[in-house]
Amino acid sequence: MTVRVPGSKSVTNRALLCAALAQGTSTLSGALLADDTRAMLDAVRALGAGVDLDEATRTVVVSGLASTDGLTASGGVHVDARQSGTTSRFVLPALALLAGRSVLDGSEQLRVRPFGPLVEALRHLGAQVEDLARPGNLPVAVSGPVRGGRVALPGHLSSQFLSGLFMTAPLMPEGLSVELTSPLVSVPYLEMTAAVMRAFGADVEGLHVRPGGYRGCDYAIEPDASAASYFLGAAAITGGRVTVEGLGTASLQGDVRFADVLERMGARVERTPDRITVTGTGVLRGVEVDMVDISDTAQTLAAVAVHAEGPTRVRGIGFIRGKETDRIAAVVTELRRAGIDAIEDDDGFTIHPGTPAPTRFETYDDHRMAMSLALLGLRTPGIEIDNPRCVAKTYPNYFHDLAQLS
Ligand SMILES: O=C(O)C1=C[C@@H](OP(=O)(O)O)[C@@H](O)[C@H](O)C1
Ligand SMILES: C=C(OP(=O)(O)O)C(=O)O
Repeated sequence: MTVRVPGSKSVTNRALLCAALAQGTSTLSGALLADDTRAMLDAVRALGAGVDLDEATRTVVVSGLASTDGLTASGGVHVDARQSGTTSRFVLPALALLAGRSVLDGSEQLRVRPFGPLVEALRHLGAQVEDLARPGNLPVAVSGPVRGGRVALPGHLSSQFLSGLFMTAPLMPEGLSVELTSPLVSVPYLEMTAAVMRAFGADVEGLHVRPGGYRGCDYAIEPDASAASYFLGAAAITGGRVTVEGLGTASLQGDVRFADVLERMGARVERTPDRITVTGTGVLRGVEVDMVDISDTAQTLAAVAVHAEGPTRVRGIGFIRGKETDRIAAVVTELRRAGIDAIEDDDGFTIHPGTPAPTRFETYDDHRMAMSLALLGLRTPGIEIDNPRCVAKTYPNYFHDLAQLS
């Protein structure tokens, strides 16, 4: 069957921010409407950008904040990023462009996720950042304006700090040059950042961004590759055939490479610039794979690995302990609850195949726990998902769409 998953969360939140910081009007089509992107919509409205959202067509018209004299916003706003890592890490640098004292906060879950490197970098660039609770976590208050220049930043916790600094940098009078002090995780997301910025007229090269601002444009948002992983994984698990439309070799998202992992496991994969088809062959071999570039699909792979022959070892993803939950511990704990031999490593996990027992899975308010563990229900009766509504973070209609498969 053919599926069309909703718009990319990552591209939607980048395009919304670039459009808000631009001179002129932008029309964004195919936007994701989910909790994470509604958090960004509210944030850009709070900054003062005009937002006209057509829910039915998922089109957003954004009137940008820039004029020939610079930004028309003054800060002094309160932003609630809810559970959204991207919204929080992308918006804080934008608030630091403005002189007024703004406050950024989020859900209890977001408040324990790492923020320190971004706060330190903004302080170095001239912003005043006050820790309103624990140092290195939200909530914070920020006052600018940052002027830009050179800054050092660790890369091993999250790429979102760098993407956030980059997206604001065209508005910094001195632009920005970043020196990474530790290896960058999730590299494809930085490439996506540069691509979206260029579409809005920014000048980015390597780790350097020149001043010059953004120009509004019409931008078509591609479907979400992390969301697609569940449907491609389902084909591999069930021996069925699934085509994902609107995503392929031309995608900006690293997570389309999840199909490469399924291919290594024995599934048949066909790719065009804007389609991926996975056909389950009945053969699924365990693999050893470094998922540092595509870690949002690690839990999907864990669900597929249960049905493989031989163990699957995932490594390179120690940093996903700082996502919506400690995803390594969560996926191992839940698979063990179903009687699967799953082992936690420092930087990943090992899954031995088996037949899961009927189980009610805890999801830790992590949409990806819910979406990936639900795949076990395609082969095993009696699989239940606790708090299924947590999928609203990125994919409110997930269970409806998954039901279409069967
Ligand atoms: O920039 C982005 O859009 C994202 C980057 C990744 O985070 P990290 O860079 O923290 O790994 C990813 O997990 C997240 O879902 C979206
Ligand atoms: C980690 C994720 O989201 P974020 O960091 O944007 O909250 C995710 O969607 O899996």
